[in-house]
Amino acid sequence: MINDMSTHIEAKKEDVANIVLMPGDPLRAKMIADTYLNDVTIINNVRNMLGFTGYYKNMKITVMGSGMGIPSMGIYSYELFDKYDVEFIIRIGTAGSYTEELDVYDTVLVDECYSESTYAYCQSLKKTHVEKPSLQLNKTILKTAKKMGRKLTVAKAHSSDVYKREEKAKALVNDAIQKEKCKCVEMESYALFHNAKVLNKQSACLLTISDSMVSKKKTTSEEREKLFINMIEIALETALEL
Ligand SMILES: O=P(O)(O)O[C@H]1O[C@H](CO)[C@@H](O)[C@H]1O
Ligand SMILES: O=c1cc[nH]c(=O)[nH]1
Repeated sequence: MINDMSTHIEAKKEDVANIVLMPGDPLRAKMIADTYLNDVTIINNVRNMLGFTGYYKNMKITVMGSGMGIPSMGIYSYELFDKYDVEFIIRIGTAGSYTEELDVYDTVLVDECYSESTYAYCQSLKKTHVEKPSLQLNKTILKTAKKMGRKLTVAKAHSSDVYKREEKAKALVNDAIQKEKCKCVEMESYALFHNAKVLNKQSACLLTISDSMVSKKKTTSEEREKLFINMIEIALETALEL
C-alpha cells in the first residue's frame, strides 16, 4: 500500500505530535522516549530512523532522529513540517567547541548559524549562508531554562557539511571562527532553520558540547549519554510552554 504522507516516514498523521524533539542519533531518540515519555508508540522505523510519540507530563511529544548532516535533517524536517503539520522542531544535538568560552558538558542555545552549504540556495534559491531559529521559540527556551535554574549559553554555530577536513581546507574553519564568529560546530541546524522559515514554522537548536578543539577534551559515549540530560530536560520543559 502506498503511504502518500511521506517518502521517508511511515507514521500516520495523527500519530505525530505538534512538537518534535530531534537528536541526530535515532538511538538517542529511543533513550529519551524510554526515559522520559509515557504511553510510547513507535511511529517510524523506515531506514531505522527511529521515531516515538508519547506523553511528557500529559503533553504529547514526538522524538525522532534526524540522521547526520544537512541533507538528512533537510529531508526529515521538511516532511514533518509539510506532511505532518508539525509546528515546532527543537534539535537536540552535540557540538564541538571552537572557543575556551565553551567547555565540554556546556549547553548551548543557537541564535544563528553559518554554513558553507548550498542547501538554502538549492532548496529555494535563497542566497544566504546564515540562517536563524525562531526568535519566539528561543525566548521560550531561555525563559524555561532560567525557571529551571539551568545554565544555557547563547552562541552562533557553524553548521558544517564536513566532519574531518584535509589540512589545506582548514582555512574554511578559520573563516567560520574569525569572520563569522562561530563558537561551536555541528552539522544540521542550517537545514532545520531554513525549512522552518520557508514553511512558516518554528525551529530551535540546543547543543551539548561533546569535544573541544581548544582544550582537546573529548567525552566518552557513556558520558555523552549523561551529559545530554540538561539539554533534553530543557527541551521537554519548553514543550510544556508551547
Ligand atoms: O549528536 P548529533 O545530533 O548527531 O550532532 C552532531 O554529531 C554528529 C557528528 O558526530 C553530527 O550529526 C553533528 O551535528
Ligand atoms: O559536528 C560536530 C559535532 C561534534 N564535534 C565536532 O567536531 N563536530
